[in-house]
Amino acid sequence: MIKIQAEANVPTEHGNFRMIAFSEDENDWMPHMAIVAENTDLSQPVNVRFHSECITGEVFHSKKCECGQQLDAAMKYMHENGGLVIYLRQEGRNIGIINKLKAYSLQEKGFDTVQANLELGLPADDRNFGVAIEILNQLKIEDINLLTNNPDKVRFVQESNVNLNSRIPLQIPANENSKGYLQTKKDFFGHFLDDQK
Ligand SMILES: Nc1nc2c(ncn2[C@@H]2O[C@H](COP(=O)(O)OP(=O)(O)OP(=O)(O)O)[C@@H](O)[C@H]2O)c(=O)[nH]1
Ligand SMILES: [Zn+2]
Repeated sequence: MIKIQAEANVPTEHGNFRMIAFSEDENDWMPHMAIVAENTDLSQPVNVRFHSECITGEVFHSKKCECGQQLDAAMKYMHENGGLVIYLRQEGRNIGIINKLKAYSLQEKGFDTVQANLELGLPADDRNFGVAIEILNQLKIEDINLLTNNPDKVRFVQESNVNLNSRIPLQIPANENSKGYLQTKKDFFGHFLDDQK
């Protein structure tokens, strides 16, 4: 059972956020995080993004995916409209950074993002968004607008005790490096992406 281990206000380039660390264990070095924009009204449907960790995209600004830009766009959106980002420690769709780099190495040989995981004997996507629902429950958030293009995240909320008021798209234009990744998201996972074929 996760619980709040610590929280504090942090000013960022995208405004002020209350950063809350959730974990079973207070010595956990990688707790899930909820970052709540200042002045968020919790009595209205609350804008929420479930965001899975991507160190390559968010920290090192990799062009292979759009994760870093999505996180920035989501924080900006929450600052302007109220809401929170639930930052989940699910690096590489929950296969971890070592396996993600192994998958990238296979991608250099021509495998797409799904085939590379399967070639390593790993699931294409090993995530479960139950923990994000648990965090919403603990914050007493019952009604949300979800910022995502991922039908799996939508399904998780629909099957939970949290009401999905609406889905808000969070699309980042493709570049030369990311277009294959985005196309696979649309073709294999069924992401709602207008720009892809
Ligand atoms: N295994 C693997 N994971 C990747 C690859 N590229 C990005 N990822 C991971 O994919 C995940 C993307 O998560 P999110 O940003 O929550 O995005 P999403 O599930 O596609 O859904 P959206 O809400 O529509 O953005 C992160 O955990 C990344 O680390 C890849 O080539 N292989
Ligand atoms: Zn990424």
